[in-house]
Amino acid sequence: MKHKVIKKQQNSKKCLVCGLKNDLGLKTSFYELENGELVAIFTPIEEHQSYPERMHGGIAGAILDETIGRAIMIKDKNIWGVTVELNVKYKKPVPLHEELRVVGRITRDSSRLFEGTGEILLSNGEVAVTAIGKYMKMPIEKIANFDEADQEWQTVWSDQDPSEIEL
Ligand SMILES: CCCCCCCCCCCCCCCC(=O)SCCNC(=O)CCNC(=O)[C@H](O)C(C)(C)COP(=O)(O)OP(=O)(O)OC[C@H]1O[C@@H](n2cnc3c(N)ncnc32)[C@H](O)[C@@H]1OP(=O)(O)O
Repeated sequence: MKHKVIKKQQNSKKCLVCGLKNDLGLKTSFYELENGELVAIFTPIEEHQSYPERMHGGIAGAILDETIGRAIMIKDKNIWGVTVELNVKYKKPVPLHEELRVVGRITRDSSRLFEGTGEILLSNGEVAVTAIGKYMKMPIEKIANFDEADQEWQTVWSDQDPSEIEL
């Protein structure tokens, strides 16, 4: 089923997952959908491998962590979370050099914590990796010295941005 993209989220400079100036990073794009889910799109490269041609499980954890952690921003772009728990299940190997979709959503939201689930989808739609994450809400100034301009926290548009995403 196709879902309309309603917003593209910001990228940063050096984050492993979303930093556009991290040469070894995933350079992921994040899209908010009209159904309330968040989709991450990225293509793993050789530097992300574990066994040859297979993406490292830690990278799978990292992309799922950030996709679920960012899904809360659909509701309020000013809610920042730090991960306190992440449970990852590896069901199928994830190949390198193929564009992947990762879906995340919030399943529980309280004043101090939020929880969510997510999946890495293969290009044929099969679910390769799933995760459940729990995050503590914190003011951004308690997490890091955060200067939006210095960290290049901004929406970066591209010709490749989809208007709809098939899930
Ligand atoms: C420009 C730059 C941008 C870049 C980037 C992109 C950003 C956009 C991405 C956003 C999405 C994020 C995606 C990745 C996010 C990370 O990767 S964050 C990095 C990994 N995580 C961390 O570093 C967290 C490390 N842990 C900590 O800092 C501390 O443990 C915490 C979370 C601050 C808690 O510290 P604390 O308050 O001293 O802990 P504590 O007193 O033990 O617990 C406080 C309360 O929380 C409860 N609690 C603690 N842990 C738990 C738990 N696991 N379950 C339930 N309750 C718990 C306790 O029970 C306690 O409750 P009360 O007893 O007060 O009722």
